[in-house]
Amino acid sequence: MSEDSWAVAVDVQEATTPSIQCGFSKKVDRVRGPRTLRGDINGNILLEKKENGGGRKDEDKVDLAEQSLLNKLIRRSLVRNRNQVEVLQRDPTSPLYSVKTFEELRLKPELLRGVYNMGFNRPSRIQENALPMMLAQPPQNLIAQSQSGTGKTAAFSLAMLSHVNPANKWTQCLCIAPTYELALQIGQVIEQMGKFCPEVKLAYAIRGNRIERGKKLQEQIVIGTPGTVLDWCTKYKLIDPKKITMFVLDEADVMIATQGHRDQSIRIHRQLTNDCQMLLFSATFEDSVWRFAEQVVPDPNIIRLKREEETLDTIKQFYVLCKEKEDKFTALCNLYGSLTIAQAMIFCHTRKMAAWLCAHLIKEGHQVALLSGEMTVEQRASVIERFRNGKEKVLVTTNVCSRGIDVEQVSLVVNFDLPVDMDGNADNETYLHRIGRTGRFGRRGFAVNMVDSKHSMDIINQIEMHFNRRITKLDTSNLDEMEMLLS
Ligand SMILES: Nc1ncnc2c1ncn2[C@@H]1O[C@H](COP(=O)(O)OP(=O)(O)OP(=O)(O)O)[C@@H](O)[C@H]1O
Repeated sequence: MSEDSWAVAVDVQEATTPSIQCGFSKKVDRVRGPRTLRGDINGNILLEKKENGGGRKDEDKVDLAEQSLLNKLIRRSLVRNRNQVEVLQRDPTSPLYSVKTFEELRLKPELLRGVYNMGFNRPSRIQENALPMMLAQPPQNLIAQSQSGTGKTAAFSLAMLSHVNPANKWTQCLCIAPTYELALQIGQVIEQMGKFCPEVKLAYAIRGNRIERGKKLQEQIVIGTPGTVLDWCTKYKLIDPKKITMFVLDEADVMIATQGHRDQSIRIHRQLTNDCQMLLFSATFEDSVWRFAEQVVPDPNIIRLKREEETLDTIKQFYVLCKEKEDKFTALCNLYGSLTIAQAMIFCHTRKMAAWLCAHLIKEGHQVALLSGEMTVEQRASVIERFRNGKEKVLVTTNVCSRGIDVEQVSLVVNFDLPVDMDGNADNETYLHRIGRTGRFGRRGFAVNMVDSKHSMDIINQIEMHFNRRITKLDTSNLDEMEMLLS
């Protein structure tokens, strides 16, 4: 990309971002950030998810940054993962340290207090290896990949807080995140963890936070979005990049999916000295992320934690033959009436269908929650929270809205519309993702697929073959058979 084109990209992005006033170290709403913001304000390029027929008007789109924010808002604790961490050391002959307790890290007592105060008893799986590496002397560069919710943010927040010298009143740690809201989320972790380190200050380099040109920041940690951070380093000279000794790039996969951010990140990186410690985090690691990571992090140690495989082993799968949507609706009601279901999730292909179904279920007297793409991230988080707390027993959703949601008590998943890719073939990955929500942690679950055409029957056959698991026909008008099959 030429110099001009990235600048244009930044202008476009910033133009779509509303201006927010945010002072230094200003306390923002810890849970949700500013409430008035709409979900699409990040200026991100919306990535279209593969959907049937491609790009129908009321289909939802996946925005990676929104998704990531939603995951953060609804997460209550660490994501379980029993996989082994893979560590690739830059120097394979040097000893590999891992810690089982936070004490072993020899943190400043006030920082250790902050960690315990957050309710962390011991390092998470990725933290066991990442923390000693990030805190090692001489400093080491690190690329770390693990799925969302495994403790990356907490790890680098701790590293930054431990790294700074509070007596030095200039910026020493710089952290960039893909969007304003994600930057605030990280800032909140740092503020909470650094609660007992009052002399360590944090500033947000986000749009709308206007500082006098040429004034040097005294905050030791700056966290922000690439465009504003770049401006603060180069145009306004609020930060001396030569004095930055730790650079953190979070959510690299989301970053490179956002127009302009990749180039801005590289430009920030170029301003830093060779001695600056570089840390890069990502939830996924496709080739493009890897190429980017290599550009930003020279001579890295690499830590990877594979995602725990989803399985269909504990899930009984069925299909129901129907004619049209009214017929599917009747089948659904019969099914629901004859099962003792803790909670159910129902997937529709379009927003319109989800809204239709939701309205009909409510008419039938069901307590239903609807998750749909036109909602703000905050609204979605609150719907999921209510569902989790059992306020509604049924959640109707389009596929993209529900990625990453874990509700342990879901025992029934219904594909009101089957998952298909752009060519109209079975989308096996999405199927697994949807169905994998039930039958978790050894519990039993049911998945029911509505089949309303020869084409959807073909899809069921494709799914059966792909996973090599039987999908049994279910007659929802035959209560005895249903009871037997579903027992
Ligand atoms: N060692 C720990 N012990 C207990 N809880 C932890 C620990 N580390 C992090 N957590 C909590 O686990 C959740 C996920 O952590 P964190 O946000 O750091 O993960 P992440 O990998 O950065 O995910 P994301 O990128 O989606 O934020 C948070 O609620 C956090 O407070």
